[in-house]
Amino acid sequence: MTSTGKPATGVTLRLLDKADREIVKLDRAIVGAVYKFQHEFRKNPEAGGFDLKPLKGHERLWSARVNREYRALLLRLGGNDWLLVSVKHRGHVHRNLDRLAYGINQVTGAIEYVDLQVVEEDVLRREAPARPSESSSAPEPAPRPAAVETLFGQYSAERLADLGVAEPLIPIVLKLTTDDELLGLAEYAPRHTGEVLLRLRDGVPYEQVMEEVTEPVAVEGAEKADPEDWQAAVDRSQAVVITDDESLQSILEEGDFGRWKVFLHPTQEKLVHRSYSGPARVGGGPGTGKTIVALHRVKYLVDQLPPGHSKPVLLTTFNKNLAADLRTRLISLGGPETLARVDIMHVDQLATRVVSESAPGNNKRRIDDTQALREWRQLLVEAGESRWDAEFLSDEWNQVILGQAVASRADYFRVRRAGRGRSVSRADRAEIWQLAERFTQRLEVKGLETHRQVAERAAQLEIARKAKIEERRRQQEQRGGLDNIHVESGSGAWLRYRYRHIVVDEAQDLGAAHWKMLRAMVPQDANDIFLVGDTHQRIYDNQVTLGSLGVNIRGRSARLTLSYRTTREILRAAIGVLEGTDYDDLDGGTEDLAGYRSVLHGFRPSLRGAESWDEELDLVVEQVQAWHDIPRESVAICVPTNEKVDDVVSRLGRRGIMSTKITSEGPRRDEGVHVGTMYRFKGLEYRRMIIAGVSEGLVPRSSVDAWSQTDRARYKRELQRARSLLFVAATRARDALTISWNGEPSRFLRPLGVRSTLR
Ligand SMILES: Nc1ncnc2c1ncn2[C@@H]1O[C@H](COP(=O)(O)OP(=O)(O)OP(=O)(O)O)[C@@H](O)[C@H]1O
Repeated sequence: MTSTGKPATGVTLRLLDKADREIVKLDRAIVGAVYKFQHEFRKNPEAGGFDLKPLKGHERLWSARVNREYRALLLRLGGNDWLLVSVKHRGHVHRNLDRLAYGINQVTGAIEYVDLQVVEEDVLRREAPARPSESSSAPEPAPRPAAVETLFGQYSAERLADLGVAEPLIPIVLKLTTDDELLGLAEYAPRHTGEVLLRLRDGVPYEQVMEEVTEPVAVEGAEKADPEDWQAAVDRSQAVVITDDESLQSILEEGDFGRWKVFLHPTQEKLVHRSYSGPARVGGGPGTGKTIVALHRVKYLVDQLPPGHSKPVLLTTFNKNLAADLRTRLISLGGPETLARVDIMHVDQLATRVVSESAPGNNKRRIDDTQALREWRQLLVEAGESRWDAEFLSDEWNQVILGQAVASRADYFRVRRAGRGRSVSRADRAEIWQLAERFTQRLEVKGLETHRQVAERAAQLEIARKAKIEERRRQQEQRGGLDNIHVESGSGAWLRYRYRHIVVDEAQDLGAAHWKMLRAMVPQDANDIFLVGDTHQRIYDNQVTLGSLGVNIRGRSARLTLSYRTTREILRAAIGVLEGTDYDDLDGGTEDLAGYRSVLHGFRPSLRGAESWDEELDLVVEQVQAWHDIPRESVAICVPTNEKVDDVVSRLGRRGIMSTKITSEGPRRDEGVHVGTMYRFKGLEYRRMIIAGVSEGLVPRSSVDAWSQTDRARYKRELQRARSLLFVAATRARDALTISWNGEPSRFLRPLGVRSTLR
């Protein structure tokens, strides 16, 4: 991420991606000296103490004194614009000057720096690993070529360079023979080189790597990057301007956890800073940084605003928990100045606010879909009604009656029920409508209201408000334009759009009413709505076609494909869970996870079956105990039901392991292993995860199969939702994943090689 803003001294000091990783490995005292160095250097690089001079044979690479022993290596981009690429012991700086390579990558146009000596010494001398054991938790054994065969021997240097592999590294790349060497190289190599090589090594064809990895970050147009234009190149590089004493410190001290704030991937960067002529959507698999992009987008939009005290930007998401997390991360990214211009609220909270504004004093209790279903069941029992089942009616009420704002019996006779699976006759409609009326009366009498009802009412209120604003605007235009100020007739209250920009996270789970409400809250204009989400992670029954709701994303849709969270091994298992199902793109089309990948490497997920739940609980405890090397809070256990959450908590307690339940408000306490049902894991991440209870009957729930007889469309949707739940859970893990079951394993585990216990 770059900025061209120059400080008062006219000196710009930037830090190149990966230099930070090298610096943090140094002794604490030296890191302290680097902090002092950057402070003084930004004031005056010419100060005598730095002994600033170009290195012999390099006109652009300079060395400056950090302390008696250490030297900073800096690329001079032009004038007083400096890029810190390395900090080295003085004894090593001059030893292999010809092995310090830097330049502008001809394909990506980004600045790259590599110390070939270090790479060669560290990478090519790595011992080949011992043959991995057969245990299921051993590192993934990649199919290995015969000992003397090189990994990339089939590609010419030129073909590798065309993919954007750093040219000075190509001779080393061509010598690699083991995966261990490759992983070592990826650690030192410029980011893009690592991505390309790992993808090729995955067996992905050359042309596909070109299309999925290189083309999205290649310099635009047919032109190659100008090898002498370093100022243009730094804007395409992963480099950050060190603005004050704290900025470098926070990058170094937060380590990997803070990198998202400073080093965006070029594909992420483009999406953040683009101007869109209307609503835009960013998709992509779990962990590809969609939330990160949404947060940077919010900051970018705020930075473009004229000064003021209002909050013209709305950042919204699906639930309270996630909204709280977005708030914390936005403060961390943009500080209080950014936060001051942004409303952060989850969609139901927003809807509630709209409805309460119009009817203050409404103190009905809000219930969710599960509680509403319970009310339906009771209604049917009390009415002695057996022709219709509660699930069907609840669905019909949510998706058709509320979803399409059907206001009268006559409307219900006319409404289209496309995609609803089971067809209903005119006589059926009459019966359903009558039951729906009884249901709404029941809620009314009990002082209850579903979130969906509130959302629908909020949508109608906002649509009416928008109509008024537009009407007023038309009147003013006819009168010759009155400064674009809108005054509500008679009241004197300002009437204007609530927001200028809306950014939505977890977009796949918002319902039609939410979208209608949001659409009416911003004027139709450039950069009005920016939404991020992944339909593979949809866990609520809210499939929408955005275009039909006035949110037209056609031509403004992009996808991220590189996972920053999960290892390649976990990712492969998680994708297996989704095998054979189709997913939509939120707009009536389809979407897949093509190109979804990771450069992180770790253990293969462990898959373990038990005879009984009791025995499985012992496996869970055993696994948690084995993970004693990391804080308990970095471990989470996910199970299919609330009863199982209680079982796990109590078993862990009996074995002296502290745990905490994840509620709808987030984890109850700070300490202990986090335990929750699958729904609670949306948007979260942990270093290690256990998913337990992945048995037939629970994943998917046995009730899902009942739909296969009565409503095929619903059956398909429910099955997909259950798969997505498991997919979401599996992709929360950063470096280790254990999946267990008892009795018959879930059918979703079959693509992972888990066999049925039934004959
Ligand atoms: N450019 C980046 N540099 C470093 N880390 C990153 C970057 N982008 C994302 N990450 C990290 O990757 C992880 C996943 O990011 P994020 O939560 O934004 O992904 P997501 O696509 O929203 O995931 P999900 O769909 O699973 O909710 C986070 O830990 C985040 O900090």
